[in-house]
Amino acid sequence: MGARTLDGRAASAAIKVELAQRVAALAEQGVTPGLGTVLVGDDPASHSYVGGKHKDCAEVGISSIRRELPADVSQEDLEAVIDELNADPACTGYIVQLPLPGHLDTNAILERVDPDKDADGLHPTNLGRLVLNVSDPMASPLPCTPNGIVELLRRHDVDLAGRHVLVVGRGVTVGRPMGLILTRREINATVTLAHTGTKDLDALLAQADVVVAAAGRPHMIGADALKDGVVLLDVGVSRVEDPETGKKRLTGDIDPAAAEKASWISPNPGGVGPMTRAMLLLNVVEAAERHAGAR
Ligand SMILES: Nc1nc2c(c(=O)[nH]1)N[C@@H](CN(C=O)c1ccc(C(=O)N[C@@H](CCC(=O)O)C(=O)O)cc1)CN2
Repeated sequence: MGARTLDGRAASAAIKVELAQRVAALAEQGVTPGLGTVLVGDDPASHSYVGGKHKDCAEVGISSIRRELPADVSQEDLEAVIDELNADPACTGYIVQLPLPGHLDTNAILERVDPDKDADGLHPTNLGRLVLNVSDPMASPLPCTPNGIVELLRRHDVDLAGRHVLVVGRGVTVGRPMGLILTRREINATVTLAHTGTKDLDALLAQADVVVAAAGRPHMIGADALKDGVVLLDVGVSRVEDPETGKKRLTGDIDPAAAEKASWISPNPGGVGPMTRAMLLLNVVEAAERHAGAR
């Protein structure tokens, strides 16, 4: 039997319908959620991701605020834009598209975002609440990709309790928060976090019931080392040249041949990416609901 598909496009479409209803309920209270994006530089992928975020917002009734800055913007000028969004009542949540150019201090920027408007869940206060295991989803936002992975599995009835999840990649947007979310009592998975310093990845892959591949290295997870029935989540996005057409195309961290061992696999594109976008919308709507409740 072949692997079943963890269909992120279908799940995100369903979530958007649910969120549009919540946005309509907010409108009745006179609240319009507004997502701000801060985009620095001209990386085509970042432009495309930000464009997708605003398209999603339009679909569910969230208004859009865009700030685009040149690649050589100074730390001071970027911080001024952050301060402006923190003060703008029309902007109920916002993100700074990552990665930022190397001359900028990313941590200082993330820390300057008002934690109540942090739509990415990457402010130290919100990451700290995750570490402290504040489990009320209305208390603070969760990082979008790991939350999207958990939601994708939940919507396909894939239970993680007692299962061994191997997360490959220790980045702040996926790997590190992923481990914290998966080990929450209500999910109850056992997590191993592997990274570029891991010595024998194949030995860990052989023990894993679930693999979250978020290293950004094309096809690094092949079929050989995997257990039969493994659940595979492919987060990595790399642009590689297609040897037949010579054109650039997107590819993930998981070799398509690995599907032969899997019980479930997320396609890439069409799996985790759309869930990342849906969870961003969720964070924006929840921030607006918190704000409406506090008025
Ligand atoms: N501030 C943030 N920056 C970045 C994040 C993030 O969550 N917050 N994550 C990634 C990029 N990202 C969102 O920003 C993102 C990446 C991919 C997708 C997606 O839907 N991918 C599609 C394919 C896209 C394509 O065809 O080009 C898919 O998987 O189907 C959404 C969001 C780094 N930066």
